[in-house]
Amino acid sequence: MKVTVCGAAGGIGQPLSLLLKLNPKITQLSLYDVVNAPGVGADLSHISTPAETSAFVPGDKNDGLAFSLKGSQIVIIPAGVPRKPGMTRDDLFNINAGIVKTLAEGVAEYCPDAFVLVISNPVNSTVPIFASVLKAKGVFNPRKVLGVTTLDIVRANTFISTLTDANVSNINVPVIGGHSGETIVPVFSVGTPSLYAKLDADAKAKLVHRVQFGGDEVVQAKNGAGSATLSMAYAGYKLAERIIEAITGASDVVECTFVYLDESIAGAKEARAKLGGELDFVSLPVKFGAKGVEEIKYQILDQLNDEEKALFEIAKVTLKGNVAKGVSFVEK
Ligand SMILES: NC(=O)C1=CN([C@@H]2O[C@H](COP(=O)(O)OP(=O)(O)OC[C@H]3O[C@@H](n4cnc5c(N)ncnc54)[C@H](O)[C@@H]3O)[C@@H](O)[C@H]2O)C=CC1
Ligand SMILES: O=C([O-])CC(=O)C(=O)O
Repeated sequence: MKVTVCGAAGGIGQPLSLLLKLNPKITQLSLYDVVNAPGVGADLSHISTPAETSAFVPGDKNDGLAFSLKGSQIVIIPAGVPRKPGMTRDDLFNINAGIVKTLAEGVAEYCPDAFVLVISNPVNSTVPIFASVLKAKGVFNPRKVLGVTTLDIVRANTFISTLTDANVSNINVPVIGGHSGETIVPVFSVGTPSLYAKLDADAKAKLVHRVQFGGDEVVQAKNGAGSATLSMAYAGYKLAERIIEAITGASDVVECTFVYLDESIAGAKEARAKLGGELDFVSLPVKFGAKGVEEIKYQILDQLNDEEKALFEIAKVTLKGNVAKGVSFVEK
């Protein structure tokens, strides 16, 4: 099992690579960054776990990106700039779109069959960019190109457990839509119906708002030194770990992720119909198998309560624009 991290020397990349190094199912851990990857690689390589660590930068005598990607089954991408206070994720588009496009071209050439987990923001646009590049190169596999929205689920689980004094280990709140502000729709009514029922309307509204804008909390607290890195490394690792489980034979892997609703995937047609034919990409619970997304669990769209339905209608409008922006970046 070869896993590559692109952006491995960054705030997310380093702790994410550490968590991956600890997974005994990973035999090769490949680190790529435009700077400092060799140092991070040397450091991690001293850890006494099976994963063999290698590290690459561009212009290596070995052609860094090519060597880091070749043979990878999973590529995780936290490459790009993070927010500073006062910025939206969309403000990162101009820089990160180009970075993601270059990495997508690399994946298309060197490991088109890999699972790709895109962390770089704005996820609502960078995943469509990634998919469009692979499509243009004739190697897009909609079952394997995924936007990482897991941090929203992690936050939803943490925030409701703190509020209700419940054991967080037993909580799994689905979060659907996209990954920015109002496009993030936590579905507490399905994930934790009995805990959620304990809260009054005001507490519910505040909880939803906190999940939607949890990223801002960290950006403000870091005060110019970036955005969530440690919680994001945890969340990115969690999704990667579940995918590794699916690749190695687990049959019960269901996680929320941001995907292209390709009609060849079971449930995608139903999801599209329920979304009024308006969205090509959305985060929903999906079932993973060894070859990627096996099924889109569209049924959740029928289970939303009235508040969640209203939130989702708002999410759809912004999400549609974010997706179109990513697609047109590649078309141009
Ligand atoms: N999906 C999510 O839930 C979250 C996404 N993010 C996003 O993740 C991204 C990374 O955040 P941080 O790690 O905090 O930033 P960072 O600045 O600490 O690290 C980014 C790394 O990417 C590298 N990089 C830049 N261009 C590259 C290229 N062309 N190829 C390979 N590597 C390249 C940089 O050298 C740097 O080491 C940001 O866009 C941020 O907004 C952050 C938190 C949560
Ligand atoms: O807020 C940001 O810019 C980083 C991010 O996506 C998150 O923490 O959810």
